[in-house]
Amino acid sequence: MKKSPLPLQNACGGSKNQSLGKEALVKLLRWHFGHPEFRGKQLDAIEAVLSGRDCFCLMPTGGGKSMCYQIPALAKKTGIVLVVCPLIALMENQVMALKEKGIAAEYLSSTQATQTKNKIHEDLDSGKPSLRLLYVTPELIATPGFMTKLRKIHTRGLLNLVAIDEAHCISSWGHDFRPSYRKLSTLRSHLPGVPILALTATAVPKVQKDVIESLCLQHPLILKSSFNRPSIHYEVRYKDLLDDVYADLSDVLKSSGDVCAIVYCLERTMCDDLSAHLSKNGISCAAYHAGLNDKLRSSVLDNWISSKIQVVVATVAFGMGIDRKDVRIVCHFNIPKSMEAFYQESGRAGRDQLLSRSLLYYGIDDCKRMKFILSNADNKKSKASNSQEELSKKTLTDFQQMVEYCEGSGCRRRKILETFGEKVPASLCGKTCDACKHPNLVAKYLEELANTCIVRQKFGSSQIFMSSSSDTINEVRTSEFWNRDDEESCSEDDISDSDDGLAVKNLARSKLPKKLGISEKIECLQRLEERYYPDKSSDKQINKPEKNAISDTLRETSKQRLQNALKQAQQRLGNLKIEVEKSASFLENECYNKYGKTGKSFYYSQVASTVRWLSSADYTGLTNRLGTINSSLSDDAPPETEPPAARSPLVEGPTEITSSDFHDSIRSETSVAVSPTEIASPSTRLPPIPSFSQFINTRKTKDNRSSASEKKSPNGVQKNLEKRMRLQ
Ligand SMILES: Nc1ncnc2c1ncn2[C@@H]1O[C@H](COP(=O)(O)OP(=O)(O)OP(=O)(O)O)[C@@H](O)[C@H]1O
Ligand SMILES: [Mg+2]
Repeated sequence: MKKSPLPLQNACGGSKNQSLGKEALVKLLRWHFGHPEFRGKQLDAIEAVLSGRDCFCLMPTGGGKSMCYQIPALAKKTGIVLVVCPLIALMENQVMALKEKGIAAEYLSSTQATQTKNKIHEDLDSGKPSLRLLYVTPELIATPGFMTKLRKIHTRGLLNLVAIDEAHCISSWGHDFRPSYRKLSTLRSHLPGVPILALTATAVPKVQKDVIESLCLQHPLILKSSFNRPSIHYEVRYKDLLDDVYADLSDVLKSSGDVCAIVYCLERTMCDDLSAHLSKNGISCAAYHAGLNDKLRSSVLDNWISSKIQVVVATVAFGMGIDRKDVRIVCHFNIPKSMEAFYQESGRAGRDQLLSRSLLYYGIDDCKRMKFILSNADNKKSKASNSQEELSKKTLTDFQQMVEYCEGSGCRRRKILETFGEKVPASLCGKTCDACKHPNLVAKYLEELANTCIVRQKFGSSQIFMSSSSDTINEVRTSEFWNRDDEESCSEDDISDSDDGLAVKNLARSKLPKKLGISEKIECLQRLEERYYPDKSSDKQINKPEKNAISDTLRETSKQRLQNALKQAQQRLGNLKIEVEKSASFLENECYNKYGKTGKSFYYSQVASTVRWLSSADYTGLTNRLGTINSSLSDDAPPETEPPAARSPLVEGPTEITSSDFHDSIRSETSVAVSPTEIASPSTRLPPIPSFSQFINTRKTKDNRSSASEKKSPNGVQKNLEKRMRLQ
């Protein structure tokens, strides 16, 4: 261990129980960690536990909670601090960082070599351990063998403190509930007199109460820092009012300079799709999600941490333990499941306390989808003491708060803080959220959004969440997107794998869990859909087409959009000779024939991707696609030098639907100028919208057909089709 600046024995006054004074503690902080002063409530927490008092410490993400147990470990002359941590990778990271500073720290987990573990145990059994901090999983604590060892250490007076990091995991009301944390409730009775420090960034009052009660904290000092993150500016943009959300995000990232950013998406396919789009726009980025292999994930993470890439487009797999301080933008491309999740994720911005930005893209369809997912999320939480019904209600109430954050016109910062029970004056924000900075504009957007919703409700394609709160909650809840493995099936000193842990697992190069294959996921979704519409009858299905009619007017509007995009493409490519009207009709017809039959959402999506494709397609791409209907075009040779914009073509034309098209079905196109009356009088008879199962089965058939024809196709076009059709 690095030699302490303090003659510890003297500083402690030779007595084990006497605590260091403030000055001595600051010295330790400066010497070991190089920080000039304690932050916020750190010193209070440290002093409390050093005096033997229990402490509940609530500090925001990046607030510096670790210091609250690391300094006490250094302040005592002998003995250890036991730190309970939910993820092996988190322990590995902290231990690595402490060792680099010359501090004697170790962790015990199933991933370590037996030799290493034996050495640690020998040290613990020695009666005078050299270790200062020992990190363990909650599962290990629960094993009788390890508890016996802890009791022995305690009897010898060598257990100075038990710190429970991420203590909210103990509560089934928290967003990261882990059944194994419940087992920590025995600590108090097994280790009487040892102070317990519970640390969390989750400020929900119910969680606080649960943590304090479950850990049997006795008259704990409760320290709560404000959850306000003044350096983060908050903003919501409305997908349904934007022409092209991808382009909008591209612009945001480009105009911010080469800054470090995280873009959160709900699904893996969306990450891939968006990342590819941003890359094509010259943004240094990569996708990160549990569907990628270990090696790829590790390299994405390494590249991002070392600033080789600036933007990570990720699912929530990119979470707990990510400690890059200079993240300037955290964007939620889809609405998160709760304010808690939003706060944690957006809180990854500005850990260096410098100005940063939280941008959320809110879309009505995203909202519907999330609600569906949450209503069907898994029922593991029912294993806890709270009833399933109560939890289900809570899940939807939590989501409702998130919707209100987006759909409300009041100060966003205030809304976040109020969610966590903080009452703050209106002036606190100081125009650091869009609602305070541009109240009229936000009000206008919300009005437009409401109008769009009315139109779409008439359409039958959408429904704003707030107006549909009476929906029933299904009995079985399963989520595809942040499923957690059953911890109770874990080996005793192992931890469960979770998406949240993936990123840090990669940091530490740990083994990753095996996730469900796509086919299992599809089956699962199909089953869920059946549960979601338990009373669906064929009659109901027959009624659907009317609602989803694609009128001539709508088709005309789409043609117009395509014409405009074609004209722009023409200009971009140096007056390319195409018959704009004819080409637009051709493209629109393609969209209609392929997807019109499956409903408006797919049709919208298809038109949208065609417009996107046109905005970056190159000469060859356009020729291939439109050559047959533009004889002048196919006869022409491509211009000798293409303008720069055409040099990075989209490889694939929007010939087939991708899963992201399916999921993110209505992007910018929902705001097309179609009046409700026009929509209500469809002139085209349409077949029913397929259920998810039908859609998947259709896709499977198409997939088969496509791969069969690919074998015959020498030009590779089918390969692209197949690629775009993949669901994962
Ligand atoms: N007193 C301090 N002065 C300056 N920097 C500090 C201080 N205390 C901690 N830090 C730094 O703040 C960063 C965040 O600390 P830490 O990881 O402990 O936060 P946390 O509250 O545990 O966050 P999370 O909720 O994400 O786990 C670290 O880089 C740490 O070095
Ligand atoms: Mg922490």
